[in-house]
Amino acid sequence: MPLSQILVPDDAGELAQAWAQVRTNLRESAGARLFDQWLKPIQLDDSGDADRIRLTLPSAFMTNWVRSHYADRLYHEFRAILPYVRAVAIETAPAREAPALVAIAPVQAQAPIAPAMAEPAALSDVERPALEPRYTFDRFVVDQSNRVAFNAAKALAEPGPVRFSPLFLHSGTGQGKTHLMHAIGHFFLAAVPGARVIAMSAERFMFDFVAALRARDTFAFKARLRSADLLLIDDLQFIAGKDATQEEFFHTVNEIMGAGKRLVISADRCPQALDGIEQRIIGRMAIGLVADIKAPSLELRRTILDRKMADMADANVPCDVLDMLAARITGNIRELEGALNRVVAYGQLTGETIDLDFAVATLGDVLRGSQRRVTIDEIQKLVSTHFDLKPVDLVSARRARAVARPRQIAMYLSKRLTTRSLPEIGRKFGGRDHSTVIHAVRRIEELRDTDREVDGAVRVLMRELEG
Ligand SMILES: Nc1ncnc2c1ncn2[C@@H]1O[C@H](COP(=O)(O)OP(=O)(O)OP(=O)(O)O)[C@@H](O)[C@H]1O
Repeated sequence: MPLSQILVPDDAGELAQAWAQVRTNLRESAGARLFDQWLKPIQLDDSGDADRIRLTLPSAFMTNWVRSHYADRLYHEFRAILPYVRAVAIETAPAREAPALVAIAPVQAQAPIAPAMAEPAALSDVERPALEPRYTFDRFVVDQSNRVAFNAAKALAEPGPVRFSPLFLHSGTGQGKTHLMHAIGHFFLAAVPGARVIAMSAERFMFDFVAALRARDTFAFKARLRSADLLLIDDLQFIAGKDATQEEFFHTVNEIMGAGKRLVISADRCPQALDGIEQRIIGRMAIGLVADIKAPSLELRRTILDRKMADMADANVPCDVLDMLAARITGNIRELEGALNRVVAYGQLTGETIDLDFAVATLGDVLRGSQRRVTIDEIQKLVSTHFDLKPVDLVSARRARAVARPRQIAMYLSKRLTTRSLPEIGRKFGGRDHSTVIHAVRRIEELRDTDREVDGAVRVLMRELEG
């Protein structure tokens, strides 16, 4: 991964540094002319919440242009650096004009770089779907947690008669819904060149609709959406309680389904649990196929890291660091990827070798925040049961191999799965010295490469502790 795409900010000027990096990336990709005219005037307003970035422009015209061409791209750029960002609002600076609509960019792909300047309305005619290039079926790692959703997505993306529609995908945050939706878009476009594919978040749907209402021109908006061969609407929950938007959304859904076109909707929960969404919309969702993506298993998380490493030819991250990240960042794959990026970037910036201590020091807060609270007591209990020992054996002075090896495994797991220091771990194992813990950790690391039985036991135990 090129270093220019990653930033490891310190706490103080984190946002300002991220913004500087985003501008650099935009200048590189957009070219000087486009950048100077449309993007350079953007100002960062850092007075708001850390996870909702606010950008301002000097005029409503510029705001509209940047929103329609760069909202997704800006959001995507910020998220690559600050994974906790939830929204990017693009507004007109209040000094010049009353605040314009707040455009909140969704978890979406980058918009294509417009080759030339034109009025926003004219550009929307040549709009291409904003699909993130990385989000393809090939790059989606499949296991039992997401297989049904993956197969359903592939089936819907196949050209030919539409077998079911809509496809409704739901999962917790950062678990691959947007990835699958964009993969459908890529696949369908490759199979049916020239097809009209539209990808947007429900929030974007709302802002575009409200903007059309304000401009007293909803015709173009309706016509654009209803002409889609494949319509992908992400994060439906965002229009909960928005009656006018839901009314329009309902008609759009009806038109698309009535015309036998493909429709994919995602949300953070199943249709029946979507509070604030009209029953008639929920009813439509249930007509097609509803598929959920479950929390990623340890194996899945680990494989995703391996895939990412394959893309980062110049990065050297040892297996035990990848194991640790997969074990400790459990729910959200976006966070998992962000953590790996951060470790790699920090390694490159400091020139230090990446090892476990380095990764833990770099990620401190991230790990503490996402860690499931595994305790050393739990580890000792589980390891002793696994090896048919008593917990007291692990803290005893017995040196017999049948006890010593499980003890080393328990120490290794304590180091890997808790934030306890080496001396603390030593104390919990019958008052042993921290050098004994280091020795145990190293020994188990070696054995995991050479002894399948030990490696197998460690994997089973980790999975159980992880839940
Ligand atoms: N099974 C998977 N294989 C490979 N990468 C994945 C997988 N699942 C998720 N990811 C990656 O994790 C990141 C977050 O995924 P994505 O944005 O699709 O999640 P989401 O469920 O749409 O999140 P949100 O609810 O916040 O919109 C993306 O970079 C995506 O490529």
